[in-house]
Amino acid sequence: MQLKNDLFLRAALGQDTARTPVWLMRQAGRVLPEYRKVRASIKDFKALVKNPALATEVTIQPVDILGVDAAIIFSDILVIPEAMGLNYEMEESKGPVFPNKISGPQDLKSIHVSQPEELQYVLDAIKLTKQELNGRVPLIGFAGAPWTIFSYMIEGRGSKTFSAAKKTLYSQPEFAHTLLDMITQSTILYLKAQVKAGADLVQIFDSWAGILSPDQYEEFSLKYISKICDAITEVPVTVFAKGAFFARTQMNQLKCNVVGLDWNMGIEESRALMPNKVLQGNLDPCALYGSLADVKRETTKMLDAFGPTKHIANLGHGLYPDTEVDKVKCFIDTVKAYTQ
Ligand SMILES: Cc1c2[nH]c(c1CCC(=O)O)Cc1[nH]c(c(CCC(=O)O)c1C)Cc1[nH]c(c(CCC(=O)O)c1C)Cc1[nH]c(c(C)c1CCC(=O)O)C2
Repeated sequence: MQLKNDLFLRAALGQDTARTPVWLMRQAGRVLPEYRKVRASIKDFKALVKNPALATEVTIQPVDILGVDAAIIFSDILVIPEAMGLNYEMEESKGPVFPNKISGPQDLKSIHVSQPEELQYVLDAIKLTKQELNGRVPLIGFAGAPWTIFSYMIEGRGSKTFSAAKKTLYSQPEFAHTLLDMITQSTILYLKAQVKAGADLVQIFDSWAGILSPDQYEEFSLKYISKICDAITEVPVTVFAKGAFFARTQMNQLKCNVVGLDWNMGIEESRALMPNKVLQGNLDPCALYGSLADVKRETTKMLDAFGPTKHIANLGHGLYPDTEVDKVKCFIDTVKAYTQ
């Protein structure tokens, strides 16, 4: 299928584009009233994720309503632990909760390296979305980085410090590596299946990168991200490691095309540290709480700093749920209207 708008893919490959492409992390399902309507029509978040027709509908909403240059498949990073045998529930105001968690080697017998068929519903949603998009924009597949998934499996829920996950790295490093390796194998199979189903690029989210020391990050996270990047040779790969400013030199060596920046990472400094990479980001999502004039000014400042090539405009982390839709549109329209 020939893409009608290939700006995002061309930019990811480092090719020149008529303008900078734009999409937003967490664009599907956070701010649109149209999403809430679909969400209210079904039992809960997981039922929506597991319903390919509805997942397709909410994946395409931001393309129709916001005019972004890429779609990201509606799912969650936590489908991997679930497929491995560790069920989660999405609690209405608390976020994800795992009724059972993993604490040590004795718990490994209750989980397994997951096979892509265990996530058939995601693959079906990707296939259907590709059909419905009909080449309008590329589709992004995704997975969590092994370290971030490990953190949820050990903690059993979100945490401010993830100290139980970090404790495991100090107290049971061998067990940590065994679990990280199982997650990595599951993730490689899963991402390869997403590509086969139609994903045009895959992004790895390391949301909890920033809580590790540089040495630990290298040993317990980057090593596994690197294995994933080496394995995915079919499509471009984006690595977004929130808070990993200290690892930018090493990230320049990964076999990925794009590195996502958060808003703490200076743009000029990141260019100098990662000359091999296309950069994605990095407006502070809170900038969208300003006035329309503020959003326009901050977005323009960001575009000036990145320059016209090797950049995919995005936020520095996911869109916050209470952001006003017209501010989101203003961000997107400012990128589209921009000329250097
Ligand atoms: C850490 C993480 C999770 N999930 C994800 C991450 C990594 C990105 C990041 O750091 O923000 C990734 C994710 N989650 C979701 C997507 C869909 C695609 C997109 O729009 O980007 C993506 C890419 C849907 C979702 N995932 C979730 C929702 C909200 C659930 C609802 O509609 O009730 C959506 C639309 C729930 C979720 N899922 C997770 C949490 C902590 C929560 C609860 C709080 C929250 O909303 O973020 C785990």
